[in-house]
Amino acid sequence: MSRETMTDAPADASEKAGVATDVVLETEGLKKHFDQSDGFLDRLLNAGQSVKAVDGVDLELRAGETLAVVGESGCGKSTLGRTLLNLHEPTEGTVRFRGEEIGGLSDREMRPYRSEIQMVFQDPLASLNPRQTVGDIVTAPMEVHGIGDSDADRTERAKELLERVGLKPSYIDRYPGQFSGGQQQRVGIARALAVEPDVIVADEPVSALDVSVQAQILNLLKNLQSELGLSLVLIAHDLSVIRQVASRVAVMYLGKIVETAPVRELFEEPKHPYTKSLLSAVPRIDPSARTDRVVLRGTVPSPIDPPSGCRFHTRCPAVIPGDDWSGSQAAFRRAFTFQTRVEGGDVDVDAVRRQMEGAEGGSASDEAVAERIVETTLPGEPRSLPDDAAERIREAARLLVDGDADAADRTLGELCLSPCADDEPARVDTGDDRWAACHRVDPEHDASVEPMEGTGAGSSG
Ligand SMILES: Nc1ncnc2c1ncn2[C@@H]1O[C@H](COP(=O)(O)OP(=O)(O)OP(=O)(O)O)[C@@H](O)[C@H]1O
Repeated sequence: MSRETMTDAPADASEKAGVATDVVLETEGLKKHFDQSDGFLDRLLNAGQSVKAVDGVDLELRAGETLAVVGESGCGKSTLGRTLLNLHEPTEGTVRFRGEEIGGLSDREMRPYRSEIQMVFQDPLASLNPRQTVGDIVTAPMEVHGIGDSDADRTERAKELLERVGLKPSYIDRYPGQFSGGQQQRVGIARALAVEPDVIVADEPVSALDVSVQAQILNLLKNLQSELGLSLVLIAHDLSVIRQVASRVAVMYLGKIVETAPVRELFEEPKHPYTKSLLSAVPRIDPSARTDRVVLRGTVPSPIDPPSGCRFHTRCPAVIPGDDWSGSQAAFRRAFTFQTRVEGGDVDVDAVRRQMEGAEGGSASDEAVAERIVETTLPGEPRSLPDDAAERIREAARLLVDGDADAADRTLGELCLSPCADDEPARVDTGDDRWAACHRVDPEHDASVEPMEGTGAGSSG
C-alpha cells in the first residue's frame, strides 16, 4: 500500500479492488503442530504426541475483504493467525502472499513481507512497550522498514496515523499506561498501519475491551479497511463481533475449517451444525426469531488426540445414527455421548458417589450410584432409548461401579456406530461461494438421514 493510497483512498475498498477476487494471502494444507516433548527421552516416550493446533487449513484472503475466522477458545484460531504471518513456522503445507511462499522463511527473508502483513493483538497493553512513548512505538517500525525521510517526517506521519485511528496528535508523547484499553488498541492499530501494510491479521482485537468500546474499535477497523483498501483477517470467538464487519466467515473447529460463507448467508442460513450451535448463542434483537436454539455441550476435545472422522461428532447435536440404530436421532446422540465418555474414561464413579453421599447423607448403594451415573451421563431430557441400548448402558454403568472400565467399554461395544465417527467429511458446495464439511450436507448421506428433533439441524445441516 503506498502512502498515496492512504490519503487518497477510495470510499469503498471494493472500488479499489474491483470485484474482490484477487487472492492476497492463501494457505494450502496448512498444519501447525506443537511438539509436546522437551528432550530426547520425552520425544521417545511421547512419540507422535503433538498438539495439532492447525491441522490442514485451506484458506484464501481476497483483496479488500474482511475474512473473519471464528470458533471456540482452543480451536486454533490464534495459531492460524500467527502461522499466516510466519510467526510460527508451519509444520506442513504452504502460506503464500501474493503467490509467493512465505511459510518457513527466515527472519531476514521475511523482512520485506513484514511491512505487507501486520498483526493487531488481543491485549493491547501487553503488546505495547510501556517504556516507549506512543511516538516511538509508531515510528519504530517505520525506521526498520525505511519509511520516511527523517525523524521529523516519521513523527509527522505518526501524528497523522494517530488522527486516523481517532487519537489526538498531541498524544504522541504519552505512554501506553496513560490510555484506556480502547485507546491502547487504537495505538496498536496505528503501529500496525505505520508500515503501510496490505494485510492486517487482527487476533481478537476487541475481546479484552469493555463492550461499550468494542463497537468503536470494530467500526474503526471497518472504516480503515474500506478507506485504505486493506485486506483483513479478523479472528474472533464471539460471532456477534463480526457480523457488521466481516465480508466472509471461516468457521474453525479443532484445527480445521468446517464451513465458509459470505457473512450474511452464514448468519441467515448456517449449514454446519457447529456453525448453528455457535450462532444460537448469539443474542438476537428479536428473541422470537430464535426458533432453533442448539445447546453446545462440553468443551473442545484435546487437539493432541482429536476425534476420528468428523472432529465435531463427539459434540454434534446432528450426529448421524448408524443403520443398526432403531431409536430416534436424539436418543442416539445421548447414548453416543454416554459411550464416548465411557470409552474416554471420563466417568468419575467416586465423584458421583461422594456427591450423592454429601447431598443425601449415609452411604450410597452400588445400584444407586450406577443409576445416578446413567442419569447424569446421559445428557438432556429423559427420552426413551431402544430397550437393548438402555439395558447395555445400565450394565455398563454397573460395571463401572464395580471398577471394571474395560468390561464396561466392551459391553457398549458397537452400540453407537456413526458415519460421522468413521469418515472425514469432504467439502461440499452449499451455495454460491460457500462450502461446508459435514456428512449432513453431503447428498450421499442426506437422503437416508433422519432429521433432528427441534434443533433446525435437519436435512440442511
Ligand atoms: N506454543 C504452544 N505450544 C503448545 N501448544 C500450544 C501453543 N500455542 C497454542 N497451543 C495449543 O493449541 C491449541 C489451539 O490454541 P489457539 O490459541 O490457537 O486457539 P484459539 O482458538 O486461538 O483459542 P484462544 O482464543 O483461547 O486463544 C490449544 O490447545 C492450545 O493449548
